[in-house]
Amino acid sequence: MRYAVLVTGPAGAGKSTFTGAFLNHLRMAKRTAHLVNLDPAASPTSFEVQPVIDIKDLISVEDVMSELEYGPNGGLVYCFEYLLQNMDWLEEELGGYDDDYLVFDCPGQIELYTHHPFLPTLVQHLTRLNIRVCAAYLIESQFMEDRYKFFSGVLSAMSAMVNLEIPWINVMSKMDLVTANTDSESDGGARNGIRQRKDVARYLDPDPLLLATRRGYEGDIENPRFHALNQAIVHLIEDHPLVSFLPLDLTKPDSLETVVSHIDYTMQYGEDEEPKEPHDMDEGDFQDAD
Ligand SMILES: Nc1nc2c(ncn2[C@@H]2O[C@H](COP(=O)(O)OP(=O)(O)OP(=O)(O)O)[C@@H](O)[C@H]2O)c(=O)[nH]1
Repeated sequence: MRYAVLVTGPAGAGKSTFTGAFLNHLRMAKRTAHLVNLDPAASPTSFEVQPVIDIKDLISVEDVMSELEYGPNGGLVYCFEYLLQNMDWLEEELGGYDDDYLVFDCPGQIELYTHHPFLPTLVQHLTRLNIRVCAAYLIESQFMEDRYKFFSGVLSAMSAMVNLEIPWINVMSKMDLVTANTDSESDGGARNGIRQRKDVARYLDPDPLLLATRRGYEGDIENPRFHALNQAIVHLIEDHPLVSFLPLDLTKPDSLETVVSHIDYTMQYGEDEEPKEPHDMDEGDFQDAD
């Protein structure tokens, strides 16, 4: 069985940083894990671990922009459409990785997750190749700075989950930026700075009441029309409690370990593995057992 984790989420959410830490963690646990870069605009220096498969070997945004005179977003969509027309390239590249754990670093354009057919088509191809797929969707802790921004993140996560329909976890990244501020803030409104730690639980398991209050930005009474819209969103989140977040603080090894365990569980990693015969084990396995 091969496994693929799609690391997804909006621009700057920390996908590449998490991917690098994740791969290092898997390799330290002696798992055969590789990076697949799906971002045709990624800079080679952005990878902590070099990709074994790189969409840029097929097509890059720079080439599309210079040759077809597209802008960056149009260029990116063109690259994905080109990849969809050349899936045999990806299948051939994936062919050499049996029994392996593949981590796909995806680009940050939100339309890819909400309505573009690229990722659902990719998932269909991977599944047909007998690769078990799951997704980790990252949003960064700055989304907790104000409730409107936060609920836009919740809705984008929900929309991406519905669009992809695969095993899924949501991750609140960059938790090292959340301060231990003790200043009281009970209204859930906007403030400068990052959400204080004592409020975090209401965001990790989104509390729709954060949005239901009549207070808007900076304590203003919000427009009644927006209040009605907010109420509708509250009901949607209450009726479909699909989204909760695992906190990820890369400065704490236990935090990464917890996220990796959830990914393994979500993907049912190792369920089909046969017990290793002694002659299949290498010297390192015996050293670990000591
Ligand atoms: N403090 C903190 N900064 C982080 C963390 N993860 C990423 N960053 C920073 O956030 C910025 C974006 O990180 P990336 O990993 O490139 O994010 P990305 O989601 O891959 O970005 P795109 O590929 O552009 O969508 C960089 O400046 C990182 O150094 C984190 O856990 N904590």
